[in-house]
Amino acid sequence: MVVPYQAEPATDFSNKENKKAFQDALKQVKNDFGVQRPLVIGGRHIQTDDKTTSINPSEKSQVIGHVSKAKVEHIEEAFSAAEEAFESWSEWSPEERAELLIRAAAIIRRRKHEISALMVYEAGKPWNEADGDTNEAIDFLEYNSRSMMELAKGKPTLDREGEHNHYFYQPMGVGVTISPWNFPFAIMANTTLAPVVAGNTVLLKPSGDTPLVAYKLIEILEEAGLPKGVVNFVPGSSKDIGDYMIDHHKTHFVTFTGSKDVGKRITERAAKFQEGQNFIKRTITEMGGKDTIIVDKDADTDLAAESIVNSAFGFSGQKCSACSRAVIHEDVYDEVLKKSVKLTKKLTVGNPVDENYMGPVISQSQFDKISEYIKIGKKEGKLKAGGKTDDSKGFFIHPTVIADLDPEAVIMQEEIFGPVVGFTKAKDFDEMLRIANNTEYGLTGAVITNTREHWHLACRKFNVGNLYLNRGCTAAVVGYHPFGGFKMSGTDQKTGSPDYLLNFLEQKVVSEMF
Ligand SMILES: NC(=O)c1ccc[n+]([C@@H]2O[C@H](COP(=O)([O-])OP(=O)(O)OC[C@H]3O[C@@H](n4cnc5c(N)ncnc54)[C@H](O)[C@@H]3O)[C@@H](O)[C@H]2O)c1
Ligand SMILES: N[C@@H](CCC=O)C(=O)O
Repeated sequence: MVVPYQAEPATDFSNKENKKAFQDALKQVKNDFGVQRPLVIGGRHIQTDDKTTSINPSEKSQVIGHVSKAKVEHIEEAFSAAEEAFESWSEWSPEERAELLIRAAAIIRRRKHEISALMVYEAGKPWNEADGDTNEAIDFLEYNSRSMMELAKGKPTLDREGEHNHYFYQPMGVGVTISPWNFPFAIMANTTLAPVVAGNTVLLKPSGDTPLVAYKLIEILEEAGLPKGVVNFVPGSSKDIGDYMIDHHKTHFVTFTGSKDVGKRITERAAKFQEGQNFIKRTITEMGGKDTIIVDKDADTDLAAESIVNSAFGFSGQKCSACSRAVIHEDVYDEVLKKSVKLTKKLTVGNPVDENYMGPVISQSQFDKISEYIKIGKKEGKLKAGGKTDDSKGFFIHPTVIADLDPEAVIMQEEIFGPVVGFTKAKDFDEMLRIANNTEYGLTGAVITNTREHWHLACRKFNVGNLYLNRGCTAAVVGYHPFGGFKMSGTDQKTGSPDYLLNFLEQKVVSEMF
């Protein structure tokens, strides 16, 4: 028996003891700077000459550590190790596998500040965002473990006179996990360990921007006693090993979270049959967003401004769920814009070690890309806040509000993945919904309204995977708000849902005649 699932509570940093514990962790983690992390294949730690150097995006001259890069021959070895490990791991009972994950969750809980502190340095996450990321990883492990225990019972089927039927689930084989840098611990851990608790084995290729945070999971799995070869850690250049991993005839499934372009490429490549492949690969692709908050004419305008600002600028807008479009009824447009700009101007930007609201963006390439979008935005609309960028020390971009945009403007259509939000005006609720739906994405959205009929209409017509009423459009909680999007936001497999593990299981029927 395990206790019922409950989401891990956020750390209260206004509590002096918690604050001191986190400051200590920030100091402690620094002692490891310069560390050299290996590949881990079949339990063997392998150092390669070619390494990724991971830097602090707040202080780009500061090296956090180096991580070995896998080449094709390592991937080949990892497939063999994973295939061999599958033989025994798939024979562990679902309960035994689930218990191991619950143990891993307990270790993460004990080492929580250490993991979050590393995220502050390697991903530029502010304290609360890093803490949320680590907590979400715990939630995924706890939730998926219970989900596996439930699925282990199979599902009922009908029996007939003289016939007894069973319907149950079994693992699929070896799969590939490719994860993003923006939730470097939670998404990476979930997309690696959900297949694993289901009895599969995995090759994990984490983002090259945050490989050290990903390595923490490997340490934890070793401490928890996960058998060798069940998770193989193979960071490396996507150019060198990306296609190879996807194309490989031993890859049964790919779980990818990242940009639309890479997700499309993976979907296309995985669909092509390879010699020696006698099954159809499954692809789970969770991709980008261009998420909208609609503000109705009778809305609470303070709530609207808070929801827009928090959803747009939390973790510098580097969330697939971030609000990058505010569509406001013309009667309250000026008021909501004014309040949003006022709140935006109060946000602090700087090194997240010093408890700023916003840290840097992740990399030089993201800094350059977002800066270009700000230039476009200034031409397409009116700059009302922010617009300032500075990459002299780290990759800092101030929270930016661009108003009076055409719904078809570039700023209103393309995923920016940075601290930029566009405002546009509409004359009624139908027009607001039309604008909200006029992007190629369909991930999250929110409606701020006091008109119940409008909420009902939005529930039917606002075409997103996660829709929220009278709150922001970020911060889904595992088990409470299963997460995933429509259209070009992905395959909508809903992480943190009772259905998620089915992506990594085959359904089998056994029918016995008496
Ligand atoms: N829908 C979701 O749940 C969700 C969650 C988080 C992030 N995202 C999206 O992720 C994106 C940001 O993350 P990113 O910048 O890391 O995305 P990205 O697509 O650049 O990279 C994602 C991962 O794919 C790898 N990769 C890149 N090219 C590859 C290739 N050809 N073959 C195999 N692997 C390859 C990268 O190394 C990384 O590990 C945004 O678009 C964001 O919206 C979506
Ligand atoms: N699940 C997160 C977003 C993950 C993508 O970046 C949220 O709901 O804000």
